[in-house]
Amino acid sequence: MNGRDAARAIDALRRGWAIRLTASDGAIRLMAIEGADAVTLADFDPQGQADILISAARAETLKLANQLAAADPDLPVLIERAPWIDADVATSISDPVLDLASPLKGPFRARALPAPQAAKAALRLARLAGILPAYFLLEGDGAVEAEVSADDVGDYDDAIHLAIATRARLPVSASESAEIIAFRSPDEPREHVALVVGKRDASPPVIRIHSECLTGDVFGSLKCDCGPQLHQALHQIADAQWGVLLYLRQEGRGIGLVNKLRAYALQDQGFDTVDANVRLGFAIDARDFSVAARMLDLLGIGGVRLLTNNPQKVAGLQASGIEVIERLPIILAANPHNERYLATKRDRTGHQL
Ligand SMILES: Nc1nc2c(ncn2[C@@H]2O[C@H](COP(=O)(O)OP(=O)(O)OP(=O)(O)O)[C@@H](O)[C@H]2O)c(=O)[nH]1
Ligand SMILES: [Zn+2]
Repeated sequence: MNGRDAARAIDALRRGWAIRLTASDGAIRLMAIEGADAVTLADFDPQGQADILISAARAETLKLANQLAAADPDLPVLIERAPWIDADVATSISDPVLDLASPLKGPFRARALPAPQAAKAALRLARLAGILPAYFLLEGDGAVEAEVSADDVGDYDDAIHLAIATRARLPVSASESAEIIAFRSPDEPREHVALVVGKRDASPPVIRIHSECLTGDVFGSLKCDCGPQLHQALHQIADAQWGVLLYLRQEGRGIGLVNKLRAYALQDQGFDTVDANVRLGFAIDARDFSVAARMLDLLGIGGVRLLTNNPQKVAGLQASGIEVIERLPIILAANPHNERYLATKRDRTGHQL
């Protein structure tokens, strides 16, 4: 496994640079549509031949899916480049937030994917880079800034390289006796953190897995329940003998801050939290809880009492070898802004509220 190639490719995509993605079925050259302009596009694609790669969900919104009769609903869709599709049109093809402001022209024509496995990996790479899953795509040779294989993209956020970087005492308002432990992986710039609260003994600790939510954790957003859940969890852990809050840098259920805010813009247009993710071309929940299991492993914790309403967190931890001895609910009152969000979690993602 080579985390370096994936890290370089992610960095290149975020900067608007071209990459080559190779898979067993072929190689494609890609440039993110997000952030592309006439100049960068002409540089990547001087002949105006690059096609446009989008998610199946986006293709469906563009009424393209049935042109292909694809067997695999996760397979991206390739739009044939027409002369009138410039960088601006490509942006409106890829960003559903713009649909109301710039109704799409069309007609668009789908073409067969040159390297389906490489194209699939490209969508995963977009999520890891926190960009919209939409690319200009070229076949054949040409200059690129980074090269990565589909296998390396698949393995990228494996937690095996995660290690404890440092630890320090951190009294917090919920408990004066807390210790913060930072975790690092050589491939990933974001550091995960654990807050160990109380006095460790042989009893199974109360654990809360919290995914980063800048809007809720920092600004007190009323759209979700993250901020109050974070503080309540710390108090519930402090009331127990001991426990750990794992703070995972999985903003927006793993799609990144910018894409989460795009999902919020779609929610402003009436879509719920589930449909907004899907419309952007992402999974409903893109998180992988094996990183939490690895952190617990590094802390020498094998069995936990898990504070959550989300059955997927229980299943995710158990699948990664951590025993969930008990699930403890975390219950908070709704407010008028997050009522619908909480109802969607209950009705569409199986949260036990
Ligand atoms: N994509 C997206 N992410 C959101 C939205 N609202 C909140 N989030 C993210 O959802 C994550 C919060 O989920 P968690 O607090 O782990 O909660 P949960 O999966 O609902 O499960 P429990 O709270 O444990 O029951 C954070 O990463 C938030 O940034 C949204 O509308 N769209
Ligand atoms: Zn939140």
